[in-house]
Amino acid sequence: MSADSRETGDREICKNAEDSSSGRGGRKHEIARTLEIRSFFTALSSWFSLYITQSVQSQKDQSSCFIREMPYGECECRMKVHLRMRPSSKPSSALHFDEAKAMVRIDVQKKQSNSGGPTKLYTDQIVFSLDSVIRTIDQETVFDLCAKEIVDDVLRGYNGTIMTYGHVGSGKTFTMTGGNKEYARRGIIPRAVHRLFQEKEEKPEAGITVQMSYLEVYNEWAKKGYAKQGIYDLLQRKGEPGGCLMILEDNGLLEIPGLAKIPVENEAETLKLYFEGEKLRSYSNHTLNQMSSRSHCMLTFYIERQTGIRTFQDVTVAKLNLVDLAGNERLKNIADYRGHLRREAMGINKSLSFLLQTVYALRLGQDYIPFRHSRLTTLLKESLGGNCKTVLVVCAWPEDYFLDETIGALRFAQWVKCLKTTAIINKKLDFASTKRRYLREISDLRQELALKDALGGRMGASYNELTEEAKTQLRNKIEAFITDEKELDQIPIENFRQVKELFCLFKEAHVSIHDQLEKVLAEYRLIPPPEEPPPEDNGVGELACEGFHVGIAPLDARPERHAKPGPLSPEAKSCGVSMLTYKEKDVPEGVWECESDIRNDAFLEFKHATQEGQEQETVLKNKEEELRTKRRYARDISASLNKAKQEVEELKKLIEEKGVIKPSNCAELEKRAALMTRFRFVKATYHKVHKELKIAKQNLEALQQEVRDQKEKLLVSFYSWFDNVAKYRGEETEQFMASMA
Ligand SMILES: Nc1ncnc2c1ncn2[C@@H]1O[C@H](COP(=O)(O)OP(=O)(O)OP(=O)(O)O)[C@@H](O)[C@H]1O
Repeated sequence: MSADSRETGDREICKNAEDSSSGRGGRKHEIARTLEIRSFFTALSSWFSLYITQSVQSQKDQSSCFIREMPYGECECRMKVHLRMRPSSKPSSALHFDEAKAMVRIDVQKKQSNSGGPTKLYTDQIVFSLDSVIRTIDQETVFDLCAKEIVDDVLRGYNGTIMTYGHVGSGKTFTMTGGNKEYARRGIIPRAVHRLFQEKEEKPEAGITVQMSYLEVYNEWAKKGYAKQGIYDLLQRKGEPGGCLMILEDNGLLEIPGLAKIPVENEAETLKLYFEGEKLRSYSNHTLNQMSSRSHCMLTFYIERQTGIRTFQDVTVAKLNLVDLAGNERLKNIADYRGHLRREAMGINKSLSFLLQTVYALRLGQDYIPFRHSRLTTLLKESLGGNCKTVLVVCAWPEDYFLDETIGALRFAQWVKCLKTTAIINKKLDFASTKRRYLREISDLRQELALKDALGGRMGASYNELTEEAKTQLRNKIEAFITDEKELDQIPIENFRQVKELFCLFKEAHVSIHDQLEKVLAEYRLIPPPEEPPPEDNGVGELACEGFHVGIAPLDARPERHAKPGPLSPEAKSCGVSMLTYKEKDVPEGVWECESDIRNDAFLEFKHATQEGQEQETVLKNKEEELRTKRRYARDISASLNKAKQEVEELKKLIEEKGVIKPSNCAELEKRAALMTRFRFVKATYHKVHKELKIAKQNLEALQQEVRDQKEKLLVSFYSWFDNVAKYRGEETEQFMASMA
């Protein structure tokens, strides 16, 4: 209810109270008191809502502060791309490096043929912009530039991927794994492992745990029947790699059932496992590389750690993928007569071409990205377009002979550089640790509260749940406060739980009193005046079928003034028949009685002796019987209505006498509730019966009309018959008179 309408309603109540105050002295005062209580509760409830809103807001502010403290930021990251050139004694003169600007310019010789004229050669320049260009063989520099940031991000909880791409023998494995002769030439993987375990050792409180898996994708496009094709687990400690594995995707998350995730405790153990896996990897002897990798390899570390400040620890789970892709090559350069290398190269090129297609589609922002076209792209789905920070290291030969491959690799690098991923810190939902955290927080806050009470001299303050006894005491205080019995003008505040309980009890009292008050006032305003029952309609006239009558006429029935029948036929006149409506002065003296007797006799004869008269008389009698039944029914309803009306009046009086407006205690409230329930029921009955009576009256009126119509019909038929009979009898009389003469 809006404030305006409430105000109007209040004014109406006052007016009604004034109108009805005659005979009920304290009524006006009670209504005024009611309005006072209501405005008090309205103010209280609005203050309560304001208090709740403010406390919820402050809780929200606190929680947002808490969230801001945690480093769970979502960040959009562009993929980073680095170029690593192999050292060479004969580098191409077409390649120009600007390491400071991280740019490469390639001079390309092109032919231009004019129509009919000689072919001209010209130099075109292609410029590639990257994140860094590395020409040193120093592996530490490579790690610092390409991998360190990602490894650190993984330790913060982000997923990270570092992958190498390039031509066969261009130095991908050297970049990832490193040279096997010198410790200083160890690659990104051993250095990343060192960084992970260094952190684990330096921060034991972070409780870092590391697991690893290692897989290769080999020969994925080979025809069925080849001994080895698909995904293999390189950490299965068998002489041969384990069976082929499947990739399952559930809700966007990839799962490789059967892939071993081995927990590792330290650097040495991890590297030992890794190199054992390396031994199982597929290698071939290639003209460009004696130990050419023939498969795409993915080494993954799963790092779980606790982060944040001591009281609010969270667990993050991140993945570090280290991917060494197999090198692409031109088939025409493969001198493999047996076809084994050639087949492997075809498979490698095909899966790399799907990788190119996927990157190209991502770069164009196409709706459909063909991640599922190959196992390699499926595995790299998250790294290329999901929750991951990704770095690509493109390895290239600097010689002239490989210039086309270098340009191809740099083009791929340019596409990848345009890609963006969205990385988030992966928080693990651990209910046990969250519960532990909150319990610790509660105990800290209790201690803090106790300290503050002690410092503020508030000894013995309790913050526990209120006992039933304390609640009852509080309820009594509220009753006393509301009813002013003990002139209690304030309730002393002891603690927050007490305030909360107070509000709840006030609310209960408010709802109960307010509801009942509204109902009584509404009923006071809205009860319609009881309908006057219809008068008992027994009709007039006689039921005996002697004489000229057509049954009982209703009380409101009046002779119709215009009901003047047509002129009598000369035959009827000749035998002295007149019409009922003829004025007496028009009729000669003595004739009326005579005519009336004749007509009454004729009417009885018509009703009993003729078929038409008998039929019409039966219809009329049936309708009259029905009318009597309906009258009896209406009379019964009318009696029920009077009874209900009487009870409504009595209950109203009782409610007013009991003092609805000013409740004194809960027992009174309950009694009044029972009274109100009975009042509502009786009022509903009254309305129902009233409705029924209305319908019954309508039916009665319709039936009365039918009876009137039927009587009219009977009369008209009678007059028509009577005319014929009179004519016949007149002729007979004439004949008789003539014979007598
Ligand atoms: N930047 C470099 N500095 C020194 N030596 C390198 C460098 N890059 C590659 N090499 C050497 O070149 C050889 C081939 O390198 P690597 O095996 O890393 O090539 P690859 O790209 O992995 O080839 P494939 O695709 O056939 O596996 C190795 O013996 C490696 O020591």
